[in-house]
Amino acid sequence: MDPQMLTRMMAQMGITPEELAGFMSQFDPSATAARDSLDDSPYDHPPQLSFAATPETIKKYKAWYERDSKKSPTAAPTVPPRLLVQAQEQQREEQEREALAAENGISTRMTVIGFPKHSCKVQLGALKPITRSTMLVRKTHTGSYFLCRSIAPCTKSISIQTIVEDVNGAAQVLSIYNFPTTYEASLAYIDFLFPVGIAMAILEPTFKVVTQGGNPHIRVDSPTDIVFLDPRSDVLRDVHWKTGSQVSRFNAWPSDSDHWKARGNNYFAAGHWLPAAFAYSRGLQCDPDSLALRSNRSEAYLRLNFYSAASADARYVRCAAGAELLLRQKALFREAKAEYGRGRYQKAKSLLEQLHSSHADDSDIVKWIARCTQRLHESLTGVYDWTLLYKQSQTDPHLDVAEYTGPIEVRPMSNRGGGRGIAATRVIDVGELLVVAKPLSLATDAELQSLVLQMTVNLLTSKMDKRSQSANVAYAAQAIYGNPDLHDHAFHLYAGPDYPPPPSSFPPPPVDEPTELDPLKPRHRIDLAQLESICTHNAFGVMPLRPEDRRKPDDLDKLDSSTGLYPLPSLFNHSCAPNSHIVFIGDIMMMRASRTIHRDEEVTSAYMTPTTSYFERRRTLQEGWLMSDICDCRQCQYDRADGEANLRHRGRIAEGFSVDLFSKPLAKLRSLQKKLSATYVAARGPSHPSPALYPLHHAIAETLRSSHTTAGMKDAIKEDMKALEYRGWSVTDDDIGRRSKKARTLTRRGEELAVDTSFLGDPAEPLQAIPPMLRVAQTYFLCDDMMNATRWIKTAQWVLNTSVGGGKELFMMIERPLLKQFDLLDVATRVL
Ligand SMILES: C[S@@+](CC[C@H](N)C(=O)[O-])C[C@H]1O[C@@H](n2cnc3c(N)ncnc32)[C@H](O)[C@@H]1O
Repeated sequence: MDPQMLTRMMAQMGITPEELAGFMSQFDPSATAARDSLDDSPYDHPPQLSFAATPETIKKYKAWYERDSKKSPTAAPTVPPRLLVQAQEQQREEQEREALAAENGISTRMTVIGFPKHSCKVQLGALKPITRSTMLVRKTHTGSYFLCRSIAPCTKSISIQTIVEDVNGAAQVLSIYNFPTTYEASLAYIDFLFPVGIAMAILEPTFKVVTQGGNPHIRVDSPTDIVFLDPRSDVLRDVHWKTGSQVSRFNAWPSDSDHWKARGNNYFAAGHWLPAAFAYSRGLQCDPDSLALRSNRSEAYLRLNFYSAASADARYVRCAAGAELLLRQKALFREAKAEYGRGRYQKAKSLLEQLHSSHADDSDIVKWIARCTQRLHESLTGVYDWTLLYKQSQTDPHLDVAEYTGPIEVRPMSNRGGGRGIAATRVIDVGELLVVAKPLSLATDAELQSLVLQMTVNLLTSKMDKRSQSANVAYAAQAIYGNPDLHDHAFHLYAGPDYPPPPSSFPPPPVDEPTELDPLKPRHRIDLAQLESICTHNAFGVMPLRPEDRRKPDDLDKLDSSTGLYPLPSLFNHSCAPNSHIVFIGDIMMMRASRTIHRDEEVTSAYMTPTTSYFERRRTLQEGWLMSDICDCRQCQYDRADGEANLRHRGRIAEGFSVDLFSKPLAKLRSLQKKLSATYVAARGPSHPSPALYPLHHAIAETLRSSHTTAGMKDAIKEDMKALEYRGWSVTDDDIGRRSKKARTLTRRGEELAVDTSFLGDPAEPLQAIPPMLRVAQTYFLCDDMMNATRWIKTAQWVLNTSVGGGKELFMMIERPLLKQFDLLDVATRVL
């Protein structure tokens, strides 16, 4: 641009000659070179959000990071503060307008995770101050903290963005990621936490080039890397801000605790729990002995599920000398609830009993005691009311249960990445409960904004993460932030090959004492890069039990799903022929044995649908989880024994028929079936299924059934049974003509069922067998064979009961739509 014109423009914008000189200095050749080196960008605008374009987009981002990592740190061009502030204010206004018109459109976001990022491991006191002029872009300034205060309102995309100035008045964009409670927060809410004028120390800041191009940012990934400074704090004592002691539009910080208490109470009343905790903490900076502030903060923490922090505050008040009786009792109740939230039901119960002794008529306390008793019973016995929990999960997925660990333990396993696995401590029966686990963090799609389309490039897996996967990292950071005693439950999980191996034992020793939290200066550290890697290697796609859903396992690959971190279940290693399976009810994960497991045998789980082809499984495992060459499970060994040529041929045939299988004539189906069978060379029994054959036999059965003749129906039944056998079930029914070879099996109640009940045929997804089993029942029913129809209904119910529990009631609830569709509702009600 013509410098004279620039001068005129700047004058119109009220930019001083000094600022202008600073700005113009960037146009000398060396500064231009620096800017050029910052302007490279892989970013498409609008962001490229189609899954089809994913590999291309990921390649671009990877290449950009690679290029950028080879460049040297460089000085950042200075930009006049007013320019940055104006641009920020403009963006803020735009975002406010967009928020008002949100219903008109879907907003898109793009972010990247899995690149190296730094989180500070020491406290503020161990660091030296640094200013912007001495910071370099592409550098993490270890040993230093950046003292700054915000001079503009925040904007929000995936991160919170604001403009800060340092003590010399140099302005800078600051991006804050993963700050608790802000993932989906409104701008007005974020203003409560980061008001204009707030002073902060950013610990060991990283000055980063941004993928979108433009001005570099100081990027904060870990919420524990921000210390919020009180104007009277020691750090600010000798600091003279060049632009004056106050930022304009900034209300002075009052120094009386009553003001902060009232402000905290206002936030609390509006449901803004973290701003309330911030306000109470500011009040505590004015009056560290205030029990009322601590008591209120404890309640705010309870609402945030910051149980450790809530318990520490409540206990402080309960034990404080001179605390009034009423306040002590309030604190006792809060401490009990917080201990309940921490899963320490015995401690919670004894605190509640203390309270009960002076409040015998308080029904609320009695209810809480009963809840503790129930949780203790669950954790000791593994007995749960699954039907009730299922019903509750239909309205609120967050279920109130205790965790349970069955006859298993974590043991060192040197042949597994991470060096550990799960082993049986005794013989375990099919269907026995192994684990009931609650999530440390869970991001459900239903709770995320529906009008945001977000894609996250995960450089660890070279895949796009779903929105719930990226939200789950932020939620895990939030859970650990508010519950420092959960830190090791997450950080002792396997973090991938770039991190030191985790400890050989799990879970970490329990932390009995709760940890106090000052949200203005948290003392514990959260390493965000490691947490991202931990979530990448351990988080589960969560698909709660629902009648429609469980028949669509592919839904997990779509955007609309949930992601959670479940610590103990993360210790199970993968097998494509696992001996356990997972079922989610609401946010609860249960794992049960899919067959008899011997003492000391490894207990495995399938990380993905094992019925997919060998190559598909191998690709998924290598990209996403195992990151090793091959899976050593039996299913893969059998597949490999068939030979590469057969596997490829099988894949081609299966690909060809996946689309319109049901419209093919019978002769074509039979010929396909012959060709496909020929690709299975290695001898396979029921425990080594040939899943590719399942859909073919199923299609043949449907075609035969459509003849509506008795002979056709009978043949259809045989094909259905073969289909089930190819999925891994051992059918003991007469009609498959093998009765003599197989012993009929009886349930514990002495009922004769149609499959071998010593194992679940689909070991990873046993419930997938229920629709074909009920289809067989329906066909028998249509042939007036009530005895066999009944046997197959009972078999389907046995599958659900063994895989999930809940008996007849849960079966009737879950299977009602299907039973109705097959006209079996009355029969099932009668015979079960
Ligand atoms: C969720 S963790 C499982 C627990 C892990 N072994 C540990 O010590 O914490 C997943 C990682 O375990 C390893 N793993 C899981 N199944 C495996 C298998 N079948 N063979 C080898 N490594 C496996 C892989 O390194 C994988 O990334």
